[in-house]
Amino acid sequence: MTAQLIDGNVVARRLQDDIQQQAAAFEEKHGYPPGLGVILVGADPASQMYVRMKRRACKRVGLHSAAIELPEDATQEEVLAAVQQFNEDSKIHGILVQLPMPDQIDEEAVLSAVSLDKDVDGFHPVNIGALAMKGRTPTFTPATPTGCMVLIEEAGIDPSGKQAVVLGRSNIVGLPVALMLNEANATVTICHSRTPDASSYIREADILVAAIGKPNYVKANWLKPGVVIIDVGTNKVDDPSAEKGYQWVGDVDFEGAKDIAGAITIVPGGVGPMTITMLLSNTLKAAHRLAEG
Ligand SMILES: Nc1nc(=O)c2c([nH]1)NC[C@@H]1CN(c3ccc(C(=O)N[C@@H](CCC(=O)O)C(=O)O)cc3)C=[N+]21
Ligand SMILES: [Mg+2]
Repeated sequence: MTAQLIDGNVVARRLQDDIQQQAAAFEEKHGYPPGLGVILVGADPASQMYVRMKRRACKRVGLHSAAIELPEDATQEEVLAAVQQFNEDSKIHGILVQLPMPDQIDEEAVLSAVSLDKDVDGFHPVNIGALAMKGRTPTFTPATPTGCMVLIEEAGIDPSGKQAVVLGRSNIVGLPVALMLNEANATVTICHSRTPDASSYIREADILVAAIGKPNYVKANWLKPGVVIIDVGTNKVDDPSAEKGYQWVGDVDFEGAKDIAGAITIVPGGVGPMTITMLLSNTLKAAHRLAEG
């Protein structure tokens, strides 16, 4: 074991303590707390759990939260009406549309309808566009990628001049984290399902962000000694010997990697708690912007 373990729970707790104090100061000054509006369409158990975790976190740090829950067969108009309701609600400063949404919903249209001032998920095309462009700064950046960047910083790593490899190109993690690493002056390679041999790129990586959702996909013998690994993968894997009958496994072979990497996040307890913390932080920021300009 040589790698520094990056514990997202510890970092998240510290940041949430700070958010709690700032939220209390905000409420003291304005007479109402920062508020998050969550829109959940359908009854997917994982999505329901994430929404519950986010609302519980709001409560813990003194943020108001409200939820609009719509049935699996909700129409586009109903989802847009929910967005509009939160857009117009002065007690709501941040809006989160839980993804994925059912197939009949046009996701881009819904995300584009979120007020730019309340886009705490950072998924509005204007915010993603500003993230991608030089000299433009998004108002909000997406929670999971921002959490990854904070953990890299916490590990004492400056991405500037480093080779960074991102596994995965999803709209919510892979693509934006690659843009953020680029912004931080890393040389960024994105590997995805059509990359013939991702291992050849991974071998050169000083920073590896894995977000493909394949348990233990990255093998220890692909790693450059000292690499900093941010493992976004949270894969539920059956394990009869575990108490619950399953365990959470990252995209990287943790047991092998911890003897080679310079630093590595733990799973669970790495990126997951940071995702929630960054959402809280963005909601606080949104409240300040809306209340104080
Ligand atoms: N609009 C939108 N914004 C999101 O931010 C968003 C989303 N949609 N859809 C789904 C994903 C997933 N997500 C997670 C949040 C916390 C943990 C988390 O805290 N996980 C714990 C483990 C949880 C457990 O114990 O079950 C951990 O990694 O330690 C994981 C995943 C946010 N998402
Ligand atoms: Mg930019």
